[in-house]
Order: sequence, then structure tokens, then C-alpha cells
Amino acid sequence: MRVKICGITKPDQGRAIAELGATSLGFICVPVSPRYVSADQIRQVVEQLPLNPQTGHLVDRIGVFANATLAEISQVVAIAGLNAVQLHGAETPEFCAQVRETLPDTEVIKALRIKTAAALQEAAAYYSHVHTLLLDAYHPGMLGGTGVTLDWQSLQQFAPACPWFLAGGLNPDNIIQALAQLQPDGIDLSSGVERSPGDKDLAQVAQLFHQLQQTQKIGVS
Ligand SMILES: O=C(O)c1ccccc1NCC(=O)[C@H](O)[C@H](O)COP(=O)(O)O
Repeated sequence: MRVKICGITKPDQGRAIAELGATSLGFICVPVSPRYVSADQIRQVVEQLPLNPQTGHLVDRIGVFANATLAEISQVVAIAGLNAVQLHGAETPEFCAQVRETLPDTEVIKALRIKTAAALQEAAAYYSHVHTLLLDAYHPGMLGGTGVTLDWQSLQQFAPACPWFLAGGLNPDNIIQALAQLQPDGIDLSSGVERSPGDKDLAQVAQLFHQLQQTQKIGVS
């Protein structure tokens, strides 16, 4: 299972989180966010990342955008050294397809903020235009990093035709409960493993991986 820790702002924390076992680091490229980082700041984090000793590759570097233009996204991907983009605003399936065509080596992840179970119907329109979906909680005043959990039970029938991440209010204390109900391809955490926006709590990240090891031992996938 992929484990994405989002809202990385500091090189030493990015490196430590990769070493703890994260498969993906998320960088907030949305200027109104308190976790915002510029392309140059992301590059500084990326330059400090270790290569995975097993694969010889870096962890995934995911830039999170909301309603940015294709030119803005392309520029940040090139400067920062990203290999994935997460579109967290009101991007249409057609826009996602354009991003995919323009950046063929970049994973395109569409985030859907789920207000009601009916909002899940939106997902199908994206299947053939993105590589991956991400389900996040809806908050009227914030786009992401809200700490609000989804109603996991209402997602039990969600079986998209592409891989998906579960996000929204996950933390070391509730991750086992979430994964007992759902089998996402990845999980995404931000405020549940931080001291303040953009300042990650490495002890909580370590605790998350400890909990994930427990889920394997007790057979929760
Ligand atoms: O985190 C932000 O500040 C943010 C701002 C604008 C758009 C998206 C943002 N975050 C996106 C993420 O992928 C978060 O990891 C996701 O919303 C989960 O956050 P949390 O509920 O705090 O775990």
C-alpha cells in the first residue's frame, strides 16, 4: 500500500519521512495554504531525499494544485523535480486529460472532496483520464489538510476502475479502524501527523508506520 505524507515543507523532515517508509511526499502548491511551498523550496527538499536502497529510486514527489493553469503546473513540475501531480480543485476530466497528455511521465491524481455519498458518482467520469483518484473530506472553508474524516462505511462499495488513495483526517490512532473497513491502494495523511501546518511530527509519523505494521500482523489489509 502507498503511504503519502502531505504538506512537507522542510528538507530534513522530507528526508526523515522517506527513511521512515513513506512511498510518497506531497507538496502544497496552493498559495492560500499555510503549507504552501514554492517550486524552489520543493526542489531543495527533493535534493535531500535518499534513494530507496531496494529500488534505487526516490519516493514519489507529488505536487498538490488547485485550479492552476497547465502552464503553472508544468513549470513547477520541471523546476521542482516532481513525478506526480494531485489536482485538488474543480478540475474537469478534460483538464486532467490535458495534463496527462502534456506531462506523459507524470502521474495524474484527481482529488475528489466528498460532501455526500452521491458525490462518489463523479468519480467515474475521471477513470480514463487520470492514473489515480484520491478521496478527501469536504470542508466549506478549506480545500484540504482539514483533519476531517470521511464516513468510511459509506465508501465500502467504492470500487473505482483505477487505484485510489484514502485521505481526510487520518492519524496513527484511527488508521487501523479505517483500514479495517476499506482497502484503498494508498493512504494520505497531513494534519494528523503534524505539530502545526507544514511542521511534521516525526514521532507521529513513526507511530503511523508502527500501526501499519500491526495491521499486517493482524491481517487487516
Ligand atoms: O493541506 C493543505 O493545506 C491543502 C491546501 C489546499 C489543497 C489541498 C491541500 N491538501 C491536500 C492533501 O492531500 C491533504 O493531505 C489531504 O487533504 C488530507 O489532509 P488531512 O485531513 O489533514 O490529513
